[in-house]
Amino acid sequence: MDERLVSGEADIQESYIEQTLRPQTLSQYIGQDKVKENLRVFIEAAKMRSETLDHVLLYGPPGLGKTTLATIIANEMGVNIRTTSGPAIERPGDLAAVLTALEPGDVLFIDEIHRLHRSIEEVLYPAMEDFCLDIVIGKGSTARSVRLDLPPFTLIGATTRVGLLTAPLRDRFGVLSRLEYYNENQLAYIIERTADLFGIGLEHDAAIEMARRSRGTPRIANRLLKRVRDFAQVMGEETISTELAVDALERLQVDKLGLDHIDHKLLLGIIEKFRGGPVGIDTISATIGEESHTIEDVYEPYLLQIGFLQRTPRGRIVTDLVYKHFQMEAPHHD
Ligand SMILES: Nc1ncnc2c1ncn2[C@@H]1O[C@H](COP(=O)(O)OP(=O)(O)OP(=O)(O)O)[C@@H](O)[C@H]1O
Ligand SMILES: [Mg+2]
Repeated sequence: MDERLVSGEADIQESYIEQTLRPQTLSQYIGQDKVKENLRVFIEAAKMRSETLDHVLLYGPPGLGKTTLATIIANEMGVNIRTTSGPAIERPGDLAAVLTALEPGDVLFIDEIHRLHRSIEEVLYPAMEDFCLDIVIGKGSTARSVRLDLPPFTLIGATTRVGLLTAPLRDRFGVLSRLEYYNENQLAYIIERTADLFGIGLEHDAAIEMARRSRGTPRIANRLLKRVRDFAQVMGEETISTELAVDALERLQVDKLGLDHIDHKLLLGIIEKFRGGPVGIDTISATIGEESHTIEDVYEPYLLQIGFLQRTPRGRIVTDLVYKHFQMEAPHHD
């Protein structure tokens, strides 16, 4: 799954390169207009009152720009950002250490916040609500609770699985922003911007071809550009022409909608073995040899988004669009 070219998730080397590609301000951040407009107002208002920004929860599929947006919010507020993640905080004391090290106004960014342990979450509640920390000193009958004041701060949480957040945690965020998939023009723009940063020429139609195959996801867009650039480099071309891009993308085996062999296996599996469905997720999982939560989290969201799959109470069904895409005849249902 990790080597998958069209996966929204980042690999380790990629995270490093991505730092250099991240836009720094809200106006450089393409798309997500509704989210941006709201944030602009909230940031402006907080600054006018010389207060911290309300806690923000950013959620949506991998690679849509949650981490990027968190950095931008801190930038626009003119404050520092401290970054950690749900899995990195193992004990309540770890979180207490992070919280007490904050400077007034700082942004604390907790990535994968749905993976925070329940006992650690409870430390967050008073911290988010009243900027304080309840710590227990001593043991047994001599134990007593002490309240420690924290500097005012903004918590930004990011998650790909908002449904896994507990209600008390979710309710403590003042701003809940859901990031959406990007459209073709926005992705083409992001690709052109990255090409500029790479110092390589790019025909507009080449950018569009890559954008179409990026599954609505900037991370994939940048990744496709990097791969296509490799082809250009080897061929001694300084500019990526449309022809070169199309040729390279074909060799990379990403089809015109950004679907790869795993998507094909999944969709064709449902068609061939289950006459198009409905079929339960666990059955699909057993048939194609991928774990059901991976199917749900990684493969399926985009297929649902483009209307290739539908979720019904009786399981998944493929739609007529899929038959069309594979140039197959759709069965007649009665
Ligand atoms: N709106 C945008 N404009 C320009 N580039 C973007 C935008 N959103 C994301 N990117 C680029 O896409 C890449 C991935 O973005 P980012 O790491 O913020 O995604 P993420 O949502 O945090 O992903 P994950 O869920 O894996 O943590 C970055 O290199 C970033 O520069
Ligand atoms: Mg991230």
